Amino acid sequence: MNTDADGGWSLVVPLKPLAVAKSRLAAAAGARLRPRLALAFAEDTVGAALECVRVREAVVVTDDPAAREVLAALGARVVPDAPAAGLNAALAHGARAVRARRPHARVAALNADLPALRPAELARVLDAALAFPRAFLADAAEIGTTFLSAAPGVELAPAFGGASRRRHLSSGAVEIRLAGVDSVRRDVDTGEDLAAARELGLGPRTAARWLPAAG
Ligand SMILES: Nc1nc2c(ncn2[C@@H]2O[C@H](COP(=O)(O)OP(=O)(O)OP(=O)(O)O)[C@@H](O)[C@H]2O)c(=O)[nH]1
Ligand SMILES: C=C(OP(=O)(O)O)C(=O)O
Repeated sequence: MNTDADGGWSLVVPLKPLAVAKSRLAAAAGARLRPRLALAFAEDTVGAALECVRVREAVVVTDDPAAREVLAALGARVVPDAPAAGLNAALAHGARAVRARRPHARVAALNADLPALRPAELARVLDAALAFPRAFLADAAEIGTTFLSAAPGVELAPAFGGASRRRHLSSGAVEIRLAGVDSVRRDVDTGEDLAAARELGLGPRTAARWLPAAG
């Protein structure tokens, strides 16, 4: 029996060092708040992911010492960004770290900037992904990607960054088209994105840092 795959999904969550993360938020958040918000986004993303009934583990790939401590306390397994060669290398490294322990795991990459993430919506996306060797979810702007999955025995082959929706489509991954999963698609890069996430309902750590500031 394939117990690795039957036990639920292993998520790989990449996170840049906080001092350089979410640079496009600087205008809206200011220099002091920006790294704190980047961590709050990651905490809310990982916290909601670990509450999702379909998720067995979250492996965070980061070299940030503060994020490592906080996210490990939430229950994530944190591995260093050993390749230090950008987002896709970090994701491939995380997927290898999962399968070194669980060779038949279902693996999915999930961005760390989804502060409105709802566990039940993530469960619907994961259930939809079960039907395909590789599947992905476009971001709210329909240009990028927030989620990419690989079935047991299939390489993740991540191609994130910028206009990654088109890249993931041409790589053969199947696009998941589902209504009512806005929280999984709502990545936050800018102040406008943060306002849109606030409309959906921010997670508790982001709300604690942003709502007082936003009034
Ligand atoms: N481990 C790791 N994570 C990364 C790297 N580059 C981006 N990420 C993460 O990948 C996800 C998507 O990246 P972006 O939305 O571009 O986030 P960002 O790079 O912090 O934002 P900008 O500085 O505004 O480009 C976020 O969770 C980032 O923290 C990297 O080189 N290593
Ligand atoms: C990482 C991505 O995009 P962005 O840098 O725009 O968040 C992506 O959508 O693949």
